[in-house]
Amino acid sequence: MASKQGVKSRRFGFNSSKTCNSPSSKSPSSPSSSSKIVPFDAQRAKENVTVTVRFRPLNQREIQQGEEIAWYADGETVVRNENNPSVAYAYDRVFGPTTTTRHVYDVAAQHVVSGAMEGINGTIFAYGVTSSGKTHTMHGDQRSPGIIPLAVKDAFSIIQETPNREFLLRLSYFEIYNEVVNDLLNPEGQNLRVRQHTQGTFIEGIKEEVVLSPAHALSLIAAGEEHRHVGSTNFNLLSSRSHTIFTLTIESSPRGKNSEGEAVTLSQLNLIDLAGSESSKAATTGMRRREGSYINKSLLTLATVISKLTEEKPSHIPYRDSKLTRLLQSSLSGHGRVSLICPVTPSSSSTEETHNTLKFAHRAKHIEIQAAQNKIIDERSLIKKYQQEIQCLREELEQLKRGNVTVQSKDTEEDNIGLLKQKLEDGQVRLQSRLEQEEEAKAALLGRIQRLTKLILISTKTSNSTTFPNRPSFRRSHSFGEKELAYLPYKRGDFILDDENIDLYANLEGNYVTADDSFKEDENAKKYGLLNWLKSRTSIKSVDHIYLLREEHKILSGEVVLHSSTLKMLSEETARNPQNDQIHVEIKRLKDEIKAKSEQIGLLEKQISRSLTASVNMDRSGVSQVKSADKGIIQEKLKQKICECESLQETITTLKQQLADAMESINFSNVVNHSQHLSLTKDYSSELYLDKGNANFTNGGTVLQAKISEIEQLKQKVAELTESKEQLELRNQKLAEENSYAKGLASASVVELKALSKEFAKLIDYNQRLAAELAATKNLTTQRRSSGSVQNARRESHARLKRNDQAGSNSDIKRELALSKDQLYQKEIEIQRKMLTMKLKCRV
Ligand SMILES: Nc1ncnc2c1ncn2[C@@H]1O[C@H](COP(=O)(O)OP(=O)(O)OP(=O)(O)O)[C@@H](O)[C@H]1O
Repeated sequence: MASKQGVKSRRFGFNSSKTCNSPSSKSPSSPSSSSKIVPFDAQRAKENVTVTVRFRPLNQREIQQGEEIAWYADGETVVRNENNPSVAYAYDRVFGPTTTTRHVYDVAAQHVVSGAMEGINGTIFAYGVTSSGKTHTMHGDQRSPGIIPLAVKDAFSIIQETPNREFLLRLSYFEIYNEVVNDLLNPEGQNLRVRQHTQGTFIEGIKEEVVLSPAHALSLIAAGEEHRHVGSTNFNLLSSRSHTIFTLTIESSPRGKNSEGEAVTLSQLNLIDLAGSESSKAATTGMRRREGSYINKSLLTLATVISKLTEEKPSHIPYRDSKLTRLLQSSLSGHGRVSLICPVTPSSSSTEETHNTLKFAHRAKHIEIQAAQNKIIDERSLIKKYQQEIQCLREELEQLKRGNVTVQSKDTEEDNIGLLKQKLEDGQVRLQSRLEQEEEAKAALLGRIQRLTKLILISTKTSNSTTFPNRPSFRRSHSFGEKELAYLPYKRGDFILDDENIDLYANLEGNYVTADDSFKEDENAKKYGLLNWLKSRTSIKSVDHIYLLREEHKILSGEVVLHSSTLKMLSEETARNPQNDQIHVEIKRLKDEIKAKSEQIGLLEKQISRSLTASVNMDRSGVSQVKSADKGIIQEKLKQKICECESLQETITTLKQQLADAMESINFSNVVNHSQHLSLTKDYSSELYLDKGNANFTNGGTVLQAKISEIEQLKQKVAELTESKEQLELRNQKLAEENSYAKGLASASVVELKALSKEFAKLIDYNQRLAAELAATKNLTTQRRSSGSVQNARRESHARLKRNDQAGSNSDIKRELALSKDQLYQKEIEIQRKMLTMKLKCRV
């Protein structure tokens, strides 16, 4: 495979000696070379897609499964196979597992971003298998912000460093999920159509937001991420199931009075986080498999498009085979800078997948691009539109200012002194009120100018230079830290925004304007959790909305006031000059405008009241939710405390009881000790008595002695009683045992009795049958004797034999009968005996 790549490289005129600075790298043209590194031309690299490979460290799963390193970074530009060192590929740069995303940005993305700020389209995309680290590289996390936040930060930093130009930034963010385009900034923008325009492909109805600061842009992305399709797979807990494209549209124009008519540069910076290709090992089912097949299909189309683009005379390039390639057509076909970052895993379990990524990356390296600045002077330029509107408003304001003077001088010219005096007297109050109205209108116009100006971003620095500053390719010092660029809290971890220092931008007058304070509120809110942050975000949003509506209302009211005052002027003029048709036409136009604007004002008032109600409801519901949640928690805590109190009280009672017992026993033992002591010292006491005559002490000892003997007696009694109680209990137990034994015996006897009765009945029956048989035999003998004596000798002898048999049988029967009777008798005796025993036992 490597040799095949080597052939291709030669066709593109690559020179290995220039690029492969790794000591082990050799020219692929050398047939004897054991190491075939597929190189590229460093000179041409400037015109080619920048291709970098980023290794991630082995993850926990791979370590646990004992995976080994299959691919590794050999120096700064070569990726080599561990098992087959002859397989190696060279790229613009290869980053090892410890490289930071900031470094990746500086090498692989910064030039694309600065190009986009100068009007050259730029595309940066991450391509790789699932779980290789694409999202980690493009989005990152709090500790390590990805390419997207770093690019956004850099864009604003460039604005700050370019005081001679004005910028307008817009962003859109969408995903391609199962070949369906969904707007991530607008949940209602689902299944949007991709349309072709003479100037390129675009998405119909996609929402674009003008962004004012990095935090503003990042909060929009974070909000968009909420809607992105993410799911867990065998390989990645948070696997991207869609390709996402973040587009920053940059317009810029020279700043200053002489800039009129100068072209505006318009460019797009696309930052793409592709979904990862999935191997058959993924073993997915259902929805995941469906997603996987869409992902693989679109990535295959991307690979085919790239492969075709590297052909010398490419035939049909299948851009239209997938939405992804359709949307990337303009970038891939060489109209801007492209940077391809390929995150890979070194793990041996993904050797083949990583190899495919490396081959894809190597092919992409051969795409040639001709990056050029886009200059436009047409309606697409929003910055021009805003600038023109600002200009018109400024002129209107100027006219308004001049109008006062003109009216006054005209009046003085036309009226004679008498009339002028009269008019001055009559109209003094009127003029005063008109001046006030005009002041209001001016304020409204100024407000609008300021709002529009806010959208156009300019540096706070002053400079006479008219070109873009030369930006060093190495890392610049930024005016704001990494922390604030991390994303807002979302599925991928807790992120924090810190907007300090970042949101300084200036209005046209050159005064610094601090960014929306709401972002600072955000930070405070975020410190207290996501819920609070979201609440504050929502309320800030609604407050902003109401503010804007009110502003709009003010502007319209100002305009109505202005029109009304002009109308008055014209009406006066008509009175003086009724023939002037032009004035009539103007009056009509003004009336229509006033009517239309009044209607708009009416609508705005309704909107404001609706928004106010909604915001109040939202606050209330938020507060009530929080209150009910708090109440629940408090009640829970209260219950816990009550339980704790109860158990403590129980413990106290037990302890009190124990204390009382202990005190009692202490008293008792004291008494015993004391008495023992006394008894021991009795003789000595007697001696004392004798010696000292201490009668009281002796008496006390005697009383105690009596008490002790009483206690002893009681103790003995208690012991006796306990003993007899124990004996009684033992007896009781024995009796209970005997009782249960007797009961068991009785029930057994009943059963036995039943069996015996049955047997007895059987024997009686048998006996009766035997008796009947005996009687029948006797009868037969008698009958034969009486039936005649004339029998022949043979028959007689035969009959004799038979009789003998019968006699034998009769005697057998008799014997059996006697035996049976005997058995019966025995059984009867046994039954009677058993019954007697049973009765006796039952009685016991
Ligand atoms: N360079 C790296 N350093 C440390 N951890 C990394 C690195 N790259 C990726 N990871 C970690 O690996 C895991 C997978 O990474 P990530 O989600 O970025 O993969 P992916 O390629 O976007 O996957 P998918 O295509 O499934 O969305 C994450 O937990 C991520 O934090």
